[in-house]
Amino acid sequence: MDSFTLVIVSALVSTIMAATMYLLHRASRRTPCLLDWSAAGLCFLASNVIALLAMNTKLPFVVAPGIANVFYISGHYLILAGVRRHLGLRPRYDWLAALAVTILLLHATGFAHGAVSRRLLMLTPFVVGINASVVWLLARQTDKAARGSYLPLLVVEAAFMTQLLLRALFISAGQPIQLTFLGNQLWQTAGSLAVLAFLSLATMCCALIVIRHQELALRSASLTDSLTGWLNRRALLDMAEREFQRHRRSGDVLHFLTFDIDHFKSINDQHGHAVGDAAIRHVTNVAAQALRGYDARFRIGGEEFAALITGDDKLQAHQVGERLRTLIENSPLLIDGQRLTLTVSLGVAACEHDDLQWDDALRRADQALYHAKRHGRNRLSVYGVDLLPLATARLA
Ligand SMILES: Nc1nc2c(ncn2[C@@H]2O[C@H](COP(=O)(O)OP(=O)(O)OP(=O)(O)O)[C@@H](O)[C@H]2O)c(=O)[nH]1
Repeated sequence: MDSFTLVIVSALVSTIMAATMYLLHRASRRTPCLLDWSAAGLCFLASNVIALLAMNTKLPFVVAPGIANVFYISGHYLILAGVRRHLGLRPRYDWLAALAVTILLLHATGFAHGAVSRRLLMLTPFVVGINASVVWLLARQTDKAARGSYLPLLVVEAAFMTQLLLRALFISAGQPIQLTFLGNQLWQTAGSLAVLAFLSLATMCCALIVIRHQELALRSASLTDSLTGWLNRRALLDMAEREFQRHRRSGDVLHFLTFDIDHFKSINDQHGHAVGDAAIRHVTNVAAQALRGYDARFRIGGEEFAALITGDDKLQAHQVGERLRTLIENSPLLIDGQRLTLTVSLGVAACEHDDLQWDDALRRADQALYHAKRHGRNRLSVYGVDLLPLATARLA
């Protein structure tokens, strides 16, 4: 295939990659990995521009193929840098600088001055190493929600790496291939088409990762209370339904624990709203220590909270509730050197087998909570123990 056309098309696709990544970054500045990927597009573009110049002008060896190859390898590395940054790792631009110097130095060796196929063999380990790092990093991700968005890039990097390895194997197997700089030989055309496909697909895959990441971040923000970091009432609707269905299938015990800060209005009135907010945060931080890691916790009102307690022991929810109450009572909030003791009242209720929906149990937990408020606060009331269902109470 005509190499001039291939280089022009590769330059165009590189420009599209650089522009797409940059514009996506402009739309949401919270994803800096897009800048790495935009820079990757620019590097691929630079390597193509040098190739185009080399078609019409005699360039020094250090520029073409030397610097052109540095840009090409840097493009691949910057995709890896963006993936690292996206996963919360340092992009390691120092490695990129070392890589660029190494590639340039390799072009000064006699080996690089030989046939084109030699330079192909010389560069293959670097590109394969970079591709393999991307594949390895993405394959290790365990976050179920995000994993699906990593798979396309993982496959594209693995496929590119495989075709490179196959080409290198074929060349090193001793087949005398007459590759020339920017030649039209079949292997060269196949390589250029592979780069073209790689650039187009990598652009889409990177965009997919970012779009999925932003969607997950938005979903998480819509389910999280910004003051405490606990889940909000909307999340409760979703999770409680799921847990309730599981409870009906498995027969496991499911309790609702609700609690509310005592005399909270007076904290606001005496110390101001900011201290009120600090008290809410303090109570949730302390409560989190009393709850078990897997107990889902929610802020369902101003100073009212709920937790879903699962397990096979009926007493577990009572023990967790009592531990939470004691811990909060014994962990005063420090304000300007003063200790402000906070207390909470709690209600506990279990889901019963004749419950038609989960909010029956939440309503009973709320009744138990108001029982605790009416009976002196800073206490735990258990529905069915401290207060009885109406029918039972009449009989008693
Ligand atoms: N600082 C702050 N106050 C809030 C927030 N949400 C609700 N409140 C206040 O919480 C107070 C709740 O007061 P009440 O429902 O009367 O209850 P209480 O004073 O805690 O009394 P008991 O629950 O009966 O012990 C109200 O004054 C609300 O304005 C919030 O996010 N921050």
